[in-house]
Amino acid sequence: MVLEHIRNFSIIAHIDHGKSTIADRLLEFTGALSAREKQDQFLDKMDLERERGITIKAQTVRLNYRADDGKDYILNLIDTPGHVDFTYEVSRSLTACEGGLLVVDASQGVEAQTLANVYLALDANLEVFVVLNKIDLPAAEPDRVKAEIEEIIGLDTHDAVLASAKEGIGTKEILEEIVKKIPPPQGDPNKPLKALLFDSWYDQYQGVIILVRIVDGIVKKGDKIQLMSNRKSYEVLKAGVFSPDMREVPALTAGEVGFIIAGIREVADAKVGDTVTLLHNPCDAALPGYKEVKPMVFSGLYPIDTSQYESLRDALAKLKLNDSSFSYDPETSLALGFGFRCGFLGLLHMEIIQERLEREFNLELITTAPTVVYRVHGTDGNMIHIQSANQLPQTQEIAYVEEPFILASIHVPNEFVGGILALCEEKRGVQREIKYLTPTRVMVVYELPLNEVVLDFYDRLKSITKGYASLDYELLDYRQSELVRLNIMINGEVVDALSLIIHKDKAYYRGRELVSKMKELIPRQMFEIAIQAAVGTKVIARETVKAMRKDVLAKCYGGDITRKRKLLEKQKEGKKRMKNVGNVELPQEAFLAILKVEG
Ligand SMILES: Nc1nc2c(ncn2[C@@H]2O[C@H](COP(=O)(O)OP(=O)(O)OP(=O)(O)O)[C@@H](O)[C@H]2O)c(=O)[nH]1
Repeated sequence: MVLEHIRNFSIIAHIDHGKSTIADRLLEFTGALSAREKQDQFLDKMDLERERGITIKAQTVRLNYRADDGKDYILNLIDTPGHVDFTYEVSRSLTACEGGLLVVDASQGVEAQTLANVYLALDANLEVFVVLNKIDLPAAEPDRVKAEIEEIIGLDTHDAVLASAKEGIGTKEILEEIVKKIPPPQGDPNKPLKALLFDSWYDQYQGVIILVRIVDGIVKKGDKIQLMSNRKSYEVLKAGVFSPDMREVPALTAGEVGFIIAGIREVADAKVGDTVTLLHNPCDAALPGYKEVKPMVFSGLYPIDTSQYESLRDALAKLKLNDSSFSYDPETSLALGFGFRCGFLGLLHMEIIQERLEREFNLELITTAPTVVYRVHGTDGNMIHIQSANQLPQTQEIAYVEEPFILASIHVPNEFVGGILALCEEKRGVQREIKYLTPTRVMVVYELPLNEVVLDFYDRLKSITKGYASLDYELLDYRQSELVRLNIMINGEVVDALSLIIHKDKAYYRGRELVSKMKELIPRQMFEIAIQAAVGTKVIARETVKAMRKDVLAKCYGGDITRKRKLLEKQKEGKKRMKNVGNVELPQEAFLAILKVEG
């Protein structure tokens, strides 16, 4: 296929603006998906994704389209993940394209992520054109949203496509625009192979599958390829395209997009952003922009039932196979026993992994409060990274501690600005900018410590703005802060899994809130329970749970054994999410209480 007839493009959209539905329509229209095969939202493969309506794993598909000019085109749709945690993956997928469709919900307008992603696309020199989706909705205001896009992003919208993916309106117009507006790829098939690896995943039957955009050269079955970041080499077993099912092709040539299977064992070896070349005829330099993504948010995962430890380890290993940005290391807690300290790209990533462990692997877990990575500078001049309060050295050994800051852009309707400012100030934010994008929509930009954001920022943001806020963030830098370790003690014993690293000014307030919350959550037991919060050795708050004799069988008069058994069963159920700390039983909610306390 001559390059003139290839188009590589992505769909850029804010969550829920209709990216997957539009992709489905394009597949359907071009016959890649027959009506019988049609399954809603083909591109969102995993069940969990479908249920939550978000795209996690990038997926790409080749469409054949005969345009109005009578020529046949190959359109490669490169799907990008849609969430704030996966920005790097989005940026790599975008560099595999020459153009993008900016899909904006005509009833909603521009959101934080629309902006973030469109800037990524413009940075990657993509040709971007606008599609206004959901014009079937009575609340759709295409003219207002067009004006908004022109004003905020500066994109020309006079010939924006008006579409309703739901009703199949505008699909052909979108395909024509792709052909007309997006330039064909460039590249030299005669040069040594240079390909961008923009996605990889583990397939149970075929091993690691990588998606590549061939920049120069050709790759085919039998070739010896090399990954330039780690110098590992492999033989190509299959090269092909998704149309939408996997189909082998004789070769992938400069300008094309497709998959390679080459006996790569772990996704950790096939990192997004890497350059693929030929072992014996390598290209002169790797493609720019490769970076290692590192987990930013950490949390401890412990099986409630200690006999599930091995199963948890196996499950984590399985998930890791498919997710090189996720990490786990064994960890022991005095309170919770054996578990793992897991690292995630962000909060959503964390939620997804936890949910999959519980749902797909039937594990019952206790999750500790998420933390970030701190830099601790010792009095001896050394610096260490820590991800949990328990790794914090003794106070006298610490010179100072630094914490990560993010730059957060929040888009809200103007009536919520006051609430957002109060929230950001409370979270130790530093205001950068408040900008009226339109008379009713405002962009609030704050520098915020990530440790405040991982606690309950999203929930608070949502409740303050009734769900109308959108958030995007990037890591800014590390800053010195007055951070202390806040301990919770139950009957004098420190519950290590509940320790927090927190700003000095907040320790007192949070300590008090925590113990009173925990008092509500810890059921009365046979003896008195003291709950204390302490900074170092100094106790700053205390509550007591009074003793109670709890005898479930007391309710049974007579000797009805089945009734008795039922009650005992019920009590066992109730114990499910309990963990013993010393001789005190703590419910899972007590561990989560840390997340729920405001301030
Ligand atoms: N009324 C109406 N609803 C639509 C239209 N297009 C999509 N939707 C609905 O909007 C919701 C979100 O659509 P998706 O296609 O899943 O959105 P998305 O942008 O892919 O979402 P992510 O995968 O989270 O990025 C779904 O409930 C769709 O059915 C449309 O043209 N009109």
